[in-house]
Amino acid sequence: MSQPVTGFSKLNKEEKIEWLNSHYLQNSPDAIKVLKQYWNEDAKLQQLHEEFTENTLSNFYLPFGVAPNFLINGKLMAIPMAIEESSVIAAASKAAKFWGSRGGFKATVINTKKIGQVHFIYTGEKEKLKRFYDYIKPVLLDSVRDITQNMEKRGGGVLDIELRDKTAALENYYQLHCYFETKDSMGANFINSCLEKFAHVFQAEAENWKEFTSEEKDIEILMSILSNYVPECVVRAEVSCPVEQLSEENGMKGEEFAQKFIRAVRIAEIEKYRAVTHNKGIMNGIDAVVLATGNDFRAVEAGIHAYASKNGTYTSLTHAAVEDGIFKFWMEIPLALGTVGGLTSLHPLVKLALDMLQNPSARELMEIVAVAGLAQNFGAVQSLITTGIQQGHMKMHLMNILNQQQATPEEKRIIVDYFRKNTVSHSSVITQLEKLRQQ
Ligand SMILES: CC(C)(COP(=O)([O-])OP(=O)([O-])OC[C@H]1O[C@@H](n2cnc3c(N)ncnc32)[C@H](O)[C@@H]1OP(=O)([O-])[O-])[C@@H](O)C(=O)NCCC(=O)NCCSC(=O)C[C@@](C)(O)CC(=O)[O-]
Ligand SMILES: NC(=O)C1=CN([C@@H]2O[C@H](COP(=O)(O)OP(=O)(O)OC[C@H]3O[C@@H](n4cnc5c(N)ncnc54)[C@H](O)[C@@H]3O)[C@@H](O)[C@H]2O)C=CC1
Repeated sequence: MSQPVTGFSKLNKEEKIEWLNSHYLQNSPDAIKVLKQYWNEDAKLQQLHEEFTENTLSNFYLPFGVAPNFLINGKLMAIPMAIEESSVIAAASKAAKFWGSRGGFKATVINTKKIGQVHFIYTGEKEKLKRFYDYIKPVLLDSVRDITQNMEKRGGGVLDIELRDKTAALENYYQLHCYFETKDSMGANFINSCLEKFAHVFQAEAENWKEFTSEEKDIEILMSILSNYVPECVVRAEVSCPVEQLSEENGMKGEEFAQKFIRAVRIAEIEKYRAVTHNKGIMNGIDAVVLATGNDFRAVEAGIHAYASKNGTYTSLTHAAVEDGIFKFWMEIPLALGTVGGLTSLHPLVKLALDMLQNPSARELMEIVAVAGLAQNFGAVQSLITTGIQQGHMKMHLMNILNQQQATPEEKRIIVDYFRKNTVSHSSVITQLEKLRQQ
């Protein structure tokens, strides 16, 4: 490929595939076959998926699974999970079962405030800007009435606007730091529309503000955008039980298990290398539910990891303690989720996932997602401090190895049976398969 391509976006799907194949895939008939074999037979459904994004060539499958037996705030739920990694759904299901017989999970939404900012440059006297802001704030709130009226009927809207002086960090830099309540939507489009209107009105009114010099009137709007850092849109998930109830299924006395578990969490609290992996385990659960329910996992990931370092050092999102003989395990995380808007009513599997969850509000979905994260972390840490992670993970990964080796259904049956009593490793599976094939 020696030249960049122009007008690629204007080609139709077949032409795009042809171009790609001739320039990057050595005109391979197999490549075309692979791409086309993932097209849906239902042309309307195929078109729907193609139009979710741009330059679509095919569909990319992820397994859509379910973790049953989640008792959350007294309600028994089956949680949909879209994830490619083996053992995640098994671990969530196992943790759900474990806590289901110990009172279940409790989850509470603490707050649902979202944030957006207009970033601007003002060169001039701070006091004058402050006086202008006092005048403009009600004008700004009034200027978005046409955008906010329906959200206000739902109990949401713009909550507040603050003028923030950031000049200590960057010369002449200020913000309109705005708070929103977006009810059952994630709110990105609602927030961004309000912010862009604020920016426009702010700039236009500054030009007419008599106190300003001509330089002060010339406010430069840099950008208007929601923040994916939502430390005031937070949910708490927790489990607890008497310490002695931890002994069952763990092959350890409850006291010993609790102590090891709390230490493992403590290490994630104080040690960054461990914290990142610990939190990755939490995100196994969170991302899978966020994806299955059509939410924006990039936004969720970015916000949660920022929250994990809110005190200046990256640390564990979960915490554990024993108080008066009661083992407690909990987590507070920020989550900006929607059960309306985005893909939620468009993607048939997303609709089904939300139906499975009995069509939750965004607040209820926050609780479910947080519980999935907490359960996942419990499952991973429980494995780490008892059998080690590889035993369970490799047990679940066995099928991937067999598929890589193109094992037949009969070979799979025999090998799976063999590894019920033997430890799975990549090489041991290959050896067993070779032995079988030589027989
Ligand atoms: C894998 C298990 C669950 C096996 O655990 P086990 O005790 O061998 O499972 P079991 O066969 O005795 O079954 C017990 C229950 O587990 C579930 N379960 C068991 N097998 C299945 C299956 N095939 N499909 C669906 N569910 C399954 C299911 O709920 C089942 O109950 P049942 O349905 O029979 O009434 C356990 O070893 C475990 O929880 N391991 C942790 C796995 C894990 O965390 N994986 C994530 C990937 S590793 C990673 O990315 C993160 C990490 C670990 O690095 C994070 C960190 O370091 O903190
Ligand atoms: N930085 C980021 O995270 C950005 C994300 N996005 C994308 O924006 C999308 C989410 O934006 P949204 O504004 O949530 O989606 P949206 O604009 O599709 O739908 C939300 C709208 O649904 C309506 N609505 C109906 N019933 C409602 C109810 N009960 N509660 C609240 N609203 C209700 C409201 O008009 C609301 O504005 C996602 O696809 C995300 O990926 C877009 C820009 C930036």
